Amino acid sequence: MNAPVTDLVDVPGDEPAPLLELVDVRASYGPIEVLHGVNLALQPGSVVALLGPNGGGKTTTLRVCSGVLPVEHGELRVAGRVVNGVDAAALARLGVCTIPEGRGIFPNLTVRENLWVATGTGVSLKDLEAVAYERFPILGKRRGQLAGSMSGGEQQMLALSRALGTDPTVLLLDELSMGLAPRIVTEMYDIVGRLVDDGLSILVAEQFARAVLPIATSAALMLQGRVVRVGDPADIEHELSTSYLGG
Ligand SMILES: Nc1ncnc2c1ncn2[C@@H]1O[C@H](COP(=O)(O)OP(=O)(O)OP(=O)(O)O)[C@@H](O)[C@H]1O
Repeated sequence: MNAPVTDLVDVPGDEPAPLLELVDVRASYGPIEVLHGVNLALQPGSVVALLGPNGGGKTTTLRVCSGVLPVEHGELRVAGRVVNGVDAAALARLGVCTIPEGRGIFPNLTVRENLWVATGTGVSLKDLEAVAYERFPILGKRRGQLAGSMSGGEQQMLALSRALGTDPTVLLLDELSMGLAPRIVTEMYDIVGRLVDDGLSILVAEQFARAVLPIATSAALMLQGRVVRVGDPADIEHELSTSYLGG
């Protein structure tokens, strides 16, 4: 059963709490455990790049953070409160917003209708559209167009707009580069990097480490369901390419 938000537990301590934190988190798909005690923290105003080879558990970690997959052991914390068992919609209301792998947009709905989907979090369509079209004028021009008929970059803009319209404090981003040309990936990460100036903190899972390096504050290397190292993005990328990807 999902825990009501009113039952959340504050974790005592003098230090300011990270905005998002996983403490010794284990999670499974059915009987198979795939996260074996993940520790990770997202500090305010930072961009943490979650790097690692296929199947390491990056997407699963983001799914736990967004409330889609339950924590079986350990703690998921948002701003110092334990949020184990809180569902995805309630986490979104606490400011945790997700753009899943594949962007999560509905290709057979128009741009406007895709934005409408986010009104479930309590924001009006008018406000969602205002924020989206101001940030990405091209979406305003395409408001009546089916999302599936837009370019990959435009679809990613739509996914970002839908997430940002709810005024999140934490953005979870999975494989932004998927299906995009390298130039568009650079442009999109440029946009994402600037979101930190708007007060967002970002956890981004990315297989193409090089794409996210320029905007990352720190990087976490994930292997076989564990975060095995956290540090400077360039160091982690170097370790990843020499030790795990064979050069
Ligand atoms: N829906 C699922 N059901 C069962 N096992 C799954 C499911 N999704 C992922 N897994 C398994 O969980 C492990 C971690 O996968 P995950 O997708 O989190 O890794 P990843 O680091 O994001 O990799 P990729 O970059 O390939 O998406 C893998 O062994 C994968 O096979």
